[in-house]
Amino acid sequence: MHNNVLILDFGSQYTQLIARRVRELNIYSEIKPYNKLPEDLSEYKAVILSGSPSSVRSESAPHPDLSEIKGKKPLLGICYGAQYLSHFNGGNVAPSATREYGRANLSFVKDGEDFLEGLSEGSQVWMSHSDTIKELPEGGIRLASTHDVANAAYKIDGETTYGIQFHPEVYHTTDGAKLLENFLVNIAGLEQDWTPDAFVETTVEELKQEIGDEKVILGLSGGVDSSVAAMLLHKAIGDHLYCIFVNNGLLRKNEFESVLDQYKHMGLNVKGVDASARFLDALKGESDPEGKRKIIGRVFIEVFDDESHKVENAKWLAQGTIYPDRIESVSASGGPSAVIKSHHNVGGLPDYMKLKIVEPLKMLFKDEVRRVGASMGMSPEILGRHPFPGPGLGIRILGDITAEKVAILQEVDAIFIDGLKKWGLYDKVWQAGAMLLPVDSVGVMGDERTYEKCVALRAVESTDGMTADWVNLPYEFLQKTSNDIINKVKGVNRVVYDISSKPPATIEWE
Ligand SMILES: Nc1ncnc2c1ncn2[C@@H]1O[C@H](COP(=O)(O)OP(=O)(O)OP(=O)(O)O)[C@@H](O)[C@H]1O
Ligand SMILES: O=c1[nH]c(=O)c2[nH+]cn([C@@H]3O[C@H](COP(=O)(O)O)[C@@H](O)[C@H]3O)c2[nH]1
Ligand SMILES: NC(=O)CC[C@H](N)C(=O)O
Ligand SMILES: [Mg+2]
Repeated sequence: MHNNVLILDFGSQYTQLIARRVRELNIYSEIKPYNKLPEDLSEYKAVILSGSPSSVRSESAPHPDLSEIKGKKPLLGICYGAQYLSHFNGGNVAPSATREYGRANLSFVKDGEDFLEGLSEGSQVWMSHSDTIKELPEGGIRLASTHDVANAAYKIDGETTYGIQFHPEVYHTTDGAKLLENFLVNIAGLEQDWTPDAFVETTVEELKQEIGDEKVILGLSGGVDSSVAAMLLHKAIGDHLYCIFVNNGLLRKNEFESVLDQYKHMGLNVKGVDASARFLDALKGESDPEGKRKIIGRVFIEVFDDESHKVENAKWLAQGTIYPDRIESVSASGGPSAVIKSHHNVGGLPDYMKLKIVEPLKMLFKDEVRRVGASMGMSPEILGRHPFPGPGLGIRILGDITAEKVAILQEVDAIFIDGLKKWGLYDKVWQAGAMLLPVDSVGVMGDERTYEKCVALRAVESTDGMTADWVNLPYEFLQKTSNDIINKVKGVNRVVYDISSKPPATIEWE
C-alpha cells in the first residue's frame, strides 16, 4: 500500500487517537515505535511524530535519526514531535514559565497557508506541555500563536515540515481534524480511499496471497471480532477455513449452544469443542488475575493445537485480535507506555506449535471492525453484540474459580442481560456484565439470617474500550434486576452497581 501514513510513537497517551483521527479521514495509517523505524520507508507518503512524556532536553529521551524523513517527506511533529524537530535543527526548547494543560485559543493565524485552511483566530486548541519552543529551527516560519505560546505552529521554509505545540488528535481541539486533513490531503496528497469496502477488498486479496493453498484454524468466540475475521477469511479461502468454537466452561448461560446455532446460518465451517472440564481443572486453586489469564491462554492454545492436528495441511491459526487488545497487553510498541492487562490472545504461540498466526483485524478499533462487518452484510445481531472477554466469566469471578461459582454467575448475568434486552437498553450500552465478588455478607430472608455472596453489575458506554464511563441505568430497571437476582439465584443476597469510569478503573474487575 503506497497510500499510507507512518505515525512514529514517542510514548504519548494520545498516539492511538492520532491513528483513529487519520482513519476517520478515510486514510490508512500505521503506528511504529520510535526505536523501530521501518527500513523501507517507500510505502509511506507522510510521517507524523507523536507527543511524549519525555523532555527533548533529556539524554534518555527518544532521539531517533530522522534524516531519511525530514526534508524528504511531508512531516508533522505534534507537541514533543514539534519540540524535537526544533531542538535538533537549530532551534531552542526550554522549560516554559507557565506549564500549559488544557484549553487555549489561537490568537494569531498566518494568512494564505494551505496547512491552516479553515482555521481562524479564536479557534480552541488543547495543550499538554511543560517545555516550550523558544526559538524556531533553522528556516522556521511562525504559523500560529496562542496568548502564552508564541510558536504554537510553524513550518520549515522549503520543506513540507510542520510542527504544532497543541494536540490536533483530541476532540477538544475544535479544528484538529481539519488541520490533519490539510496536512495529509492538501500537503501530502494522500487519497481518502480507506473505506470499509476498500479494507475488505485489500485484506481479502492479501489473505489469499499469504495463505495460498494452506488451511487455517480460527478461534471463533461468537464475538464481533472473531466473527468478522472469519467472514474475511471465508471470502479469501472458502472451506479451507476451519472455525473452532471452544467451550471453556466460562461462557455465558447457554452461549455454547446458541452461538453454534447462529453460525449454522452463515455458511461457515464451525466445530464446537467442549473443553470446560479441562479449563476448570487447570484453573483449580488459582486466584491471581494475571495467573488465571495465563492459564486460560495456555489451555486455549493446547485445545487449538489438538484440533489443528485433526486437519490435514493446517498451517495457520487465525484470531480476531484487534488493536486495543495489543495496546493494553504489550507496551504500545516497545515504547514507554505501560502494560495494563495481558489479554489472553496476544501472548504468541509456544515453539512446539508449528502454526503461523494470522490476525486480519489487528490494526482496527472495535467500531471500525463493526463497520467492516456491516460492509460485508453481516447481521446486526452479531455486529451489535456486546464485547465479551475471551477468559469470560473467569475474570469476572474474583479469586479462585469453581464450577459452582460459574453456575451462580451465569444465572446472575443472564438475568441482567435479558433484562437489558427486555427494557430496550441493550443497544444503548456498549458492554455489560456481572462480577461475583469474593465477599460474603449478612442478609435476612424469610426471617432467617443469610451469609451469602455479593454480585456487582457493570454497564459502560464507550467507543473503543480504551476509555469508558458507567451508564446511568434507570433506577426502576436496577430495582427490578436486583430483586430478580436475589429472589432467583440461590447463594446471592446482595447486588451493587459499579459507578467507576475507565480510567481510573478498568471495565473488567480483573
Ligand atoms: N471461546 C472461544 N473459542 C475460540 N476462540 C476464542 C474464544 N474466545 C476467544 N477466542 C479467540 O480470542 C480472540 C479474542 O477474544 P475477544 O473476546 O477479544 O474477541 P471476540 O470474542 O472475537 O470479540 P468481542 O470482543 O466482541 O467479544 C477472539 O477473536 C478469538 O479468536
Ligand atoms: O479477549 C479478551 N481477553 C482478555 O484477557 C480481556 N480482558 C479484558 N478484555 C476486554 O477488553 C475491553 C477492555 O477491558 P478492560 O478495561 O478490563 O481492560 C473490555 O471489552 C473487556 O471485556 C479482554 N478481552
Ligand atoms: N504532550 C507532549 O508531547 C509533551 C512534551 C514534553 N514532555 C513537554 O512537557 O513539553
Ligand atoms: Mg469475546
